[in-house]
Amino acid sequence: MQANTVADTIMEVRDVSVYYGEKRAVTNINMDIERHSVTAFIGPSGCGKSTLLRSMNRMNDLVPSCRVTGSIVIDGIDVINHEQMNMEGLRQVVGMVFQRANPFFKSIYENIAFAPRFHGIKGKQELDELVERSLRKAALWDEVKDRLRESALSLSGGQQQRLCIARAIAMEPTILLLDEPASALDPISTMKIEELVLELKEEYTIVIVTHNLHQAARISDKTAFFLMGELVEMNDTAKMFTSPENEKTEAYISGRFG
Ligand SMILES: Nc1ncnc2c1ncn2[C@@H]1O[C@H](COP(=O)(O)OP(=O)(O)OP(=O)(O)O)[C@@H](O)[C@H]1O
Repeated sequence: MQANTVADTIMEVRDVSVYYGEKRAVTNINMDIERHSVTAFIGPSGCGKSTLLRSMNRMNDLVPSCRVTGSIVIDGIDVINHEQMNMEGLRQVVGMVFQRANPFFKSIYENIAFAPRFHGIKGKQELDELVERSLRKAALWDEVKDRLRESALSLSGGQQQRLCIARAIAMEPTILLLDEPASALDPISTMKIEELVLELKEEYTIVIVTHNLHQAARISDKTAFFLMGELVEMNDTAKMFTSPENEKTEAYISGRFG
């Protein structure tokens, strides 16, 4: 049994604290993320969910005052303390999609093909196949297959967000970090993103920040509840939303604060 548990853990977060200058935003987090699972981060605004998420592919490095201590081991590599971390490679393996869809000012096709071409995939047929495969996986192909040369900005907000997911998928990541990907979307687009997340976990490991507790309950296997930079409880989602172990979790999910 023990061997199985170890094999199924894709990411080990150990004693992770994150500082912005002198201020500590995330305190001493420990958690394991299971392969092919969806883990939801919940908690009130400012409790450090996005900060921890961004540590997982070192996006925090872009903030000069930010410092991360502890370790995050992904498939055996400590991405925080690795001396010569290839950031591009890391962000390829650990893809990220943000709250606001941010497609390139390019065609739908180019949004997907641009980075793979830059990384050496030059053949038209190979790129065409990659674009189709990525758009299919992001459940967008049928909606855009006849307009691939149109601007990505001509898509709706929900379609743009699925395009951003397709763009991340095209890099063949193993982990997808989703930072409130549906918070700016209407209910139908939100539902499509949720359905997509459930499909994608067959192939990828997903960590999602969400303010929507119903969404966390619908789509995640594990839920982590944060409060003021600390991880209060991480548990199976079904247990978390029916009989949480910590009274603060119970208060939060029953709407008594936050
Ligand atoms: N670039 C930054 N510079 C300085 N402080 C920051 C920066 N980004 C976040 N913080 C601070 O770190 C703390 C955690 O913020 P973070 O965005 O991680 O929380 P969150 O739980 O994701 O919030 P929300 O749900 O509102 O997105 C907050 O106090 C925030 O003000």
